[in-house]
Amino acid sequence: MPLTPITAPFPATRLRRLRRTAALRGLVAENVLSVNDLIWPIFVMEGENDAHPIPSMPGVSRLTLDRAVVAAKEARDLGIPAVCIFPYTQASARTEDCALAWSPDNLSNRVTAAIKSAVPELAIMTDVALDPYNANGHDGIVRDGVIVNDETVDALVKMTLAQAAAGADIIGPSDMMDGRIGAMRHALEADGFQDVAILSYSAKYASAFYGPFRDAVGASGALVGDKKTYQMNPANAEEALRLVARDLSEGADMVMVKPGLPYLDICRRVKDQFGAPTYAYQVSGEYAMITGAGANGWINEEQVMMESLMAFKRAGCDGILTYFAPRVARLLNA
Ligand SMILES: NCc1[nH]cc(CCC(=O)O)c1CC(=O)O
Repeated sequence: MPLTPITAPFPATRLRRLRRTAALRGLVAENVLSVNDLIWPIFVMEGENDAHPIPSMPGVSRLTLDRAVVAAKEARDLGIPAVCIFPYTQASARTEDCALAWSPDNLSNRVTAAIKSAVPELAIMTDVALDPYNANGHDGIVRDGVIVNDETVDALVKMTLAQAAAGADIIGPSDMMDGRIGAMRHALEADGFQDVAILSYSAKYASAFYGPFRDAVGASGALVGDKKTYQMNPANAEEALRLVARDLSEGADMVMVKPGLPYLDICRRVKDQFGAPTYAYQVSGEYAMITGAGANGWINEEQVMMESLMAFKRAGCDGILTYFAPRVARLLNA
């Protein structure tokens, strides 16, 4: 039942009384952002002791395995609970059958294993979708121009098991195929990975806000067409609730809304309706807008960063995937 706030008529009620000082504002703050709320997405690439800055994401670089381990230690030291690994792949590593996706020693799995052994207390999330391995840049297998669902799910299950074997704590299916959560959950149970969690990208929209990410993973040039036959139409909200219900009923432990800030209405409705652990992904385009405007001196970047993350908490999110994670953690710890 919604609360009915009771306020006496002015002047008995002056709502400004509780905004007068920082101490009073702190006392009545309804939400709080903590380092515990952060998942830090990191981009990894082949090589040694190297980092390649991503031009459309100022402050973010692709890291070689050894540098990714250093970043993971940094996350641990800052109190960030989880990192999420995204591999950059060269065109030559991409094929129509996407076989590298479930290779036990592909880059993502090697990085997972290396971080798990160096920083065992850090939670590692991995991405399940075929796009880094697909010659045509799609998240699913393409046959005659169609992204085929069921064959893709079989491939995603193999990918999931390889990631779990490498040491992933949280599997993050970002592919938007139908039936994948149930299939992954079933396979994880059957193979002895009953404690591996699934954070489903349940309500993932076909968004132009992913542009810089596709640069970061080397997919921009590869993608043929768009992802509208599997990612959601930005016009829809009821459908997001059906997707979340479906994924929870198939065994997802946590759910995600993506992108973040333009879809806060979806976050709020998902949290209210289901009460499940709910996450938002503040995606690459959101990051680029804030850092781009900040670099131009058009906004106060740090303040906008903090305000944008608080907005997710206000909308009911339990946590946020954000490229700002280490910066925010440093500020919160200061
Ligand atoms: N499966 C791909 C994937 N996983 C995360 C993102 C986007 C993340 C971001 O923009 O920060 C994407 C891009 C896409 O769907 O094309």
